[in-house]
Amino acid sequence: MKKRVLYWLQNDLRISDNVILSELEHFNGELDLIYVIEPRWFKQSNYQQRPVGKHRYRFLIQSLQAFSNAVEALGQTLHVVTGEPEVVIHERIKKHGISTLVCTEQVGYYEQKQLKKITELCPELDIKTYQQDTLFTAPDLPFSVADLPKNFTAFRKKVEAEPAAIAAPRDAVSRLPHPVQLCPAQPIPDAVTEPESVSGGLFAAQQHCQHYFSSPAPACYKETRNELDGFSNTTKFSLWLAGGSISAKQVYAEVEHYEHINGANESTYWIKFELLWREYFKWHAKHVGRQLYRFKGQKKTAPLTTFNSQRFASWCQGTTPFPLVNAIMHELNETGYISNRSRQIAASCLVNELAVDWRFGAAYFEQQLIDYDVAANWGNWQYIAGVGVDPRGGRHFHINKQTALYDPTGCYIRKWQGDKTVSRVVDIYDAADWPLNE
Ligand SMILES: Cc1cc2nc3c(=O)[nH]c(=O)nc-3n(C[C@H](O)[C@H](O)[C@H](O)COP(=O)(O)OP(=O)(O)OC[C@H]3O[C@@H](n4cnc5c(N)ncnc54)[C@H](O)[C@@H]3O)c2cc1C
Repeated sequence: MKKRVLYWLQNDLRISDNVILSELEHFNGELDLIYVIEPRWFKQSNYQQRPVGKHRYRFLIQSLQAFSNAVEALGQTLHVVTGEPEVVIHERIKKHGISTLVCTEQVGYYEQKQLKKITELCPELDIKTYQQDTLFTAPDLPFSVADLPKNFTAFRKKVEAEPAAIAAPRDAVSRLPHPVQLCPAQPIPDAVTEPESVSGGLFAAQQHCQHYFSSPAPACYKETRNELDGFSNTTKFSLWLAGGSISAKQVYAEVEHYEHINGANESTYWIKFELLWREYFKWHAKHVGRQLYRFKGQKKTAPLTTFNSQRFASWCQGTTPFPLVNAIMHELNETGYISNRSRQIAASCLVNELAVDWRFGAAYFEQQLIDYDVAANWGNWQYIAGVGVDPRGGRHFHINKQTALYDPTGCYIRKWQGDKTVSRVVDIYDAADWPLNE
């Protein structure tokens, strides 16, 4: 029997710059490509939310369909199966004599735990993981992950001072090994299409990339990046980076290509700067493990916030006393995307004005965001809540000031009807119920 390899796809749904597919391109055995949809994604978590909401699910299904079409053209089949990954993979391995499992290395604590369980269940299995969701691999970094700098600026300065070459993105694979002839692929569920929304998948990602870098937008990114609204004010790559329809290395290389053709400026540098933020949060998540979800994060004391169902519900629904925050939450609920500035304002409001435990906000973003990324989401929430990697110990975005700066004419608030749902009451000073430790 030919050697059989199972590739467990996760946030790497692309055929170009996919190190695993490139390594398998000339493999002489058989290949089983699987993606696992987990039932727990649609059940309530500890924070009253579902890990995957409707916007991300739509985008994911589109990404799976696009990947499936791409590999089908190379004679392969993507199997999308439902279940607990460790159970599904264990069964498949046993039943079909698979000797090797390959997957992209995950930085999240619980995602790593799933792989550990597979290792325990299948001691004979050869497991290979690849770091391909980051710009660098661990050996490229000028320090060990255990010695990761404590804040972003120190990290950036170190990687910029001793620049490790970012590996050039790999070309799209042009062939793949034969599929393991196990069973026909289950059809991928249909995606609910929404007329005005962006589409998921590797083709849409490539199209967006071509469109963005053939426009003048990258040359003025730094001036526009803090706007609340407007598609080309920021790159929007997070939408496709999260599921891996495009890689960070590909985006980085596109910025450098743009600089080569059009000249570099502060704005083009700033896109790379933001990609370094993403990078930092990835390594940070790997470094801190479970602490990424801890109420007090990396700090010794817990914040003076708690859970209050009424305040939390008003934040989620966009019925707080703050029109700007309401508008932001309406946009999030309707589209699955809000700008970085909007995320900062909404997160700061939950923590500082409404005094609610930041983890409930992080879980709500996890459910609602199309571009949810474990490292960026929980890392940024900890940062704002003052329990993460912010050297200043938390951020308070004053809502009136933010409104005056970013929505001086009230256009954004009107567009998302933030002024129509204002509640007059917020009982923030209920000292009896705080603080609550972990
Ligand atoms: C509370 C909060 C939660 C967040 N949750 C997520 C999340 O779940 N997933 C996610 O990808 N980003 C998250 N971010 C970071 C940031 O808001 C988004 O990456 C950005 O808004 C995506 O839009 P863009 O691609 O147009 O970004 P651009 O401004 O065009 O930036 C380019 C790329 O740089 C990276 N980037 C930019 N800012 C950050 C940042 N602060 N942290 C990490 N990476 C960054 C992203 O990959 C982004 O695609 C969060 C920020 C906050 C404050």
